[in-house]
Amino acid sequence: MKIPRLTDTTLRDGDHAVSHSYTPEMVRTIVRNLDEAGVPVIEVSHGAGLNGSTIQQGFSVHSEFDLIKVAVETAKQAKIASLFVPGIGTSSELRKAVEIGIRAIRIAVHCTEADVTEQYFRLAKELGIEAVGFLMMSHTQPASVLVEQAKLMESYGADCVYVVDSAGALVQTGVRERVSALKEALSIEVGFHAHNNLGLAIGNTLTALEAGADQIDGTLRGLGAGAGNAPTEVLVAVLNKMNIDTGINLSTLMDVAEEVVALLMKTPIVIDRDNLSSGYAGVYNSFLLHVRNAAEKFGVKASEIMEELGKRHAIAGQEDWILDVAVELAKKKG
Ligand SMILES: CC[C@H](O)CC(=O)C(=O)O
Ligand SMILES: [Mn+2]
Repeated sequence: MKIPRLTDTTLRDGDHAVSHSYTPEMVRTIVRNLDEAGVPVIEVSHGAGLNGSTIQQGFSVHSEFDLIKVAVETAKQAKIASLFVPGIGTSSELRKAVEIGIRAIRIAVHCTEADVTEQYFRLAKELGIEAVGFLMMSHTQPASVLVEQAKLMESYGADCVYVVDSAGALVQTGVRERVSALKEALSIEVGFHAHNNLGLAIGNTLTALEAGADQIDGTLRGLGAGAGNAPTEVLVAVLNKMNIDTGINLSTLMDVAEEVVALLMKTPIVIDRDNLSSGYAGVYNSFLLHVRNAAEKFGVKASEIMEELGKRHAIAGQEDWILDVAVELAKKKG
């Protein structure tokens, strides 16, 4: 197995889990530790990517550009990256983030919508930064569709394309099929981003590596949307046990996970009924908070809303369906 490149996204995917409340001080501490530990890439932005601070996605307490600036100033070796979702972010935020000093952008779209990414890959390349494609909700499409979409991204200039298990819905066979198909079809790198709804974030990441993945993601303590991500410190510990030397200092990671990130969590990230039903139904993880609010408001179970959203194949951007479903379920109950 090759040595993968690890991107820590505590300060991006984890942003969903702290209700977008990161402060410059928290960013400084987390980046300093990740950087000292030797993590090569650190992603920083609103959980929904650049310009995600909106009524629909949730307002950030601090400007993400201020947070990115702190990250860039703090990191000595790590590359600072941001996430970009076309339609939420625009070229002007991408340009601004590059001016501040990000050196990689991860361009995320629903896994059948790669054609909307062309102008952003081209812009990233024109601005001289690394550009990574993120095929979100990859469990919803077979490997053949993901290959077509990934090839489009490759043709636009992507340096890597990720299979993104946004709902934590994939089991190991699904990961293997998708990652190996992309590896076979592309000349660029392939990545895998896990969520833990079925308890498989670490296992699926290892399967992705066996299938040839070049890049993987983690978050400290698994802090991320829904049931969270593969915990960075656990990933490094497991890779060490497998004699895959990432060169990352485990002890520093364990300390920052325990002494800093664990304290930011309002409640520990666990696979509870809501998270499990979200993964089981294949519902996008960042729906969780909205689903819980709607469940409380209309007196129905969050897991029932998840089940119905899964049946309707809801994807990111269709958050308004949550209320419709909650109202319908409440009416049925009488
Ligand atoms: C809105 C972007 C999204 O949270 C990206 C991601 O991490 C995922 O789909 O899992
Ligand atoms: Mn994610």
